[in-house]
Amino acid sequence: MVPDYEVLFEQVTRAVGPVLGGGQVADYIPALARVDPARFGFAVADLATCTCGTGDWKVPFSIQSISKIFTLALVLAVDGDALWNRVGKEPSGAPFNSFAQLERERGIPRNPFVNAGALIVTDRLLTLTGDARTALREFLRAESGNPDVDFDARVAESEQRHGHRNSALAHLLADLGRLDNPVEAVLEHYFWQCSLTMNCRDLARAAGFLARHGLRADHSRLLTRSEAKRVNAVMLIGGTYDAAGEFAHRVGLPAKSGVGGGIVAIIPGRCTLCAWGPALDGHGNSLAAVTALDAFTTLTGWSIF
Ligand SMILES: NC(=O)CC[C@H](N)C(=O)O
Repeated sequence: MVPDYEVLFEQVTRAVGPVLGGGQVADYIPALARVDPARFGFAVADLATCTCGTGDWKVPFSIQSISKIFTLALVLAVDGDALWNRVGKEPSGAPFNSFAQLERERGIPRNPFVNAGALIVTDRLLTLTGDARTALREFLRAESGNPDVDFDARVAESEQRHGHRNSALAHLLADLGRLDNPVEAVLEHYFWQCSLTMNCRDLARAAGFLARHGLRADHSRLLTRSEAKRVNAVMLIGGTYDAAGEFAHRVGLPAKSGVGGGIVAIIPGRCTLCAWGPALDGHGNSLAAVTALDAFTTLTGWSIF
């Protein structure tokens, strides 16, 4: 049964009220620190990309790590299971930009959503396409139906200037022989992919292939059913980093967060959701977006469990 979205959105927005203004906007990328922390948007896209939403759902924001589900899908579509030799599929239990684990485990990152894992995926996409960031942008334009999806040069350059930790991770990966392309090229494509700017509506639509078991917006096949299942499974165990257990407990959906404050969540066979609120909790997940998704699945009963 299709719920009354107007009523549902009102209830979700009410649930978010008490946490708006709490948390902290990411400031380790200076260009992100300027975003108004009280913003809130929420969108739902059904399998035919028919979308509705509430609040700031058409206000663009920096997608940051949400980009990692799309680069992963583009690489899996070509490499299939071979990718899993280079990157794991286990929860990290550590912050997204952690070092110690990567060194201990000889450069095989726990999963493709911690930064080291995402750098390996971007390295591979760069090899496959010659231009990872443009391949990603074109894919997102096609899937969202919005030809204006683009990079934010200010955010990319800001992260490039302050990205010492990511540079160090990339150098460690290179030292361990895990990258095929020069460190500088991998980092550049990674920073630009994170700087892509989209709104809740675009993101909910763009992730639709994961709810359609691998079928793109035009119904051509990107991933096999099994591959789509695998991306969703890895989102469940690692999409919200070291809070993935807490997130599964509260929301019960595969999801991917970004430090821009967005979270995309998948309800396989039914729809995709995107919630956005720029202020983050201590794990780097948006307080408002987690609260909104928690309210949504509680009110509808639409979790995967
Ligand atoms: N969790 C995130 O969104 C992190 C992405 C950010 N660009 C970084 O690499 O630090």
